[in-house]
Amino acid sequence: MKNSIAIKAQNISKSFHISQDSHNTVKHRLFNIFKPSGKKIVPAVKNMSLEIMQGECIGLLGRNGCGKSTLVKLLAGVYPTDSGHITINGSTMLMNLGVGMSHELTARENIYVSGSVLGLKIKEIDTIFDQIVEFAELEGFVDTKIKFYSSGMAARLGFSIAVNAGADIMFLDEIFAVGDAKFQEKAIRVFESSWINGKTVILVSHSMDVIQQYCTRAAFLKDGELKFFGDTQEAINLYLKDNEIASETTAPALQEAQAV
Ligand SMILES: Nc1ncnc2c1ncn2[C@@H]1O[C@H](COP(=O)(O)OP(=O)(O)OP(=O)(O)O)[C@@H](O)[C@H]1O
Repeated sequence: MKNSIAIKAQNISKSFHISQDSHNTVKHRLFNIFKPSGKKIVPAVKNMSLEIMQGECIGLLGRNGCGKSTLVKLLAGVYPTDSGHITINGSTMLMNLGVGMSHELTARENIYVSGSVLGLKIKEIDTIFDQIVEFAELEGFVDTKIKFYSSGMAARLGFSIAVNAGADIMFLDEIFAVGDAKFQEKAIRVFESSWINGKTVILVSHSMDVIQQYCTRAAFLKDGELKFFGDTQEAINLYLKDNEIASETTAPALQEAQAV
């Protein structure tokens, strides 16, 4: 099991086609009725290749909009790729806001659906059901639809299902940013427990402390490209440098705006 490949992505790409509606007044719309609104193509992930071994904890770093969440969704099978190929060895679970759970279902129903997707039998889900609810601290909301949960509550439920139902490969997209302080502590304790041993984790986080502490390797993304994949500290340095460059270029504009 050790040292075998958990995820292999070969030359994967993903673009989004978004319409740009510049006709935002009634008058403008009327005068441009036969002129279609423009289309824009956003290349979110450009020709990326990477290999992740079983048992690794991989950090994904990069500024807002660089393609981290899109990459995670491609690897987790939420989005199809436009081109390239992905091989996954093991059950997967993506935990972020809004994905992985149906908002029209209750927590109880979601636990059974997610457990079944992860390959558990109903009896096996029965035995971990209370554990999931207790870990997520959602005892009073078991039969409430997820759409009535706060984002933090939904994140807690997703993380608890992932932890207790035990997917082999877990994609954790900004989980430390959504829960409250108590839940974040709990999530950190999971990372420090033996539970994590043998699991493959792909962690998206803007917290360099978390990445530094728990990731065996890290990837640095910029403008949809995988710029670096390897030593965690090296990836952090590249990310911090990229942020510095960005603030240097925005600082004069800010000063100008403040002066007005
Ligand atoms: N569903 C979508 N439809 C259209 N464009 C999208 C969609 N999802 C992402 N994008 C675009 O793709 C690019 C990459 O977005 P993505 O969410 O992957 O970035 P990110 O690195 O995760 O950002 P953040 O750190 O803000 O979460 C952005 O330009 C974004 O606007």
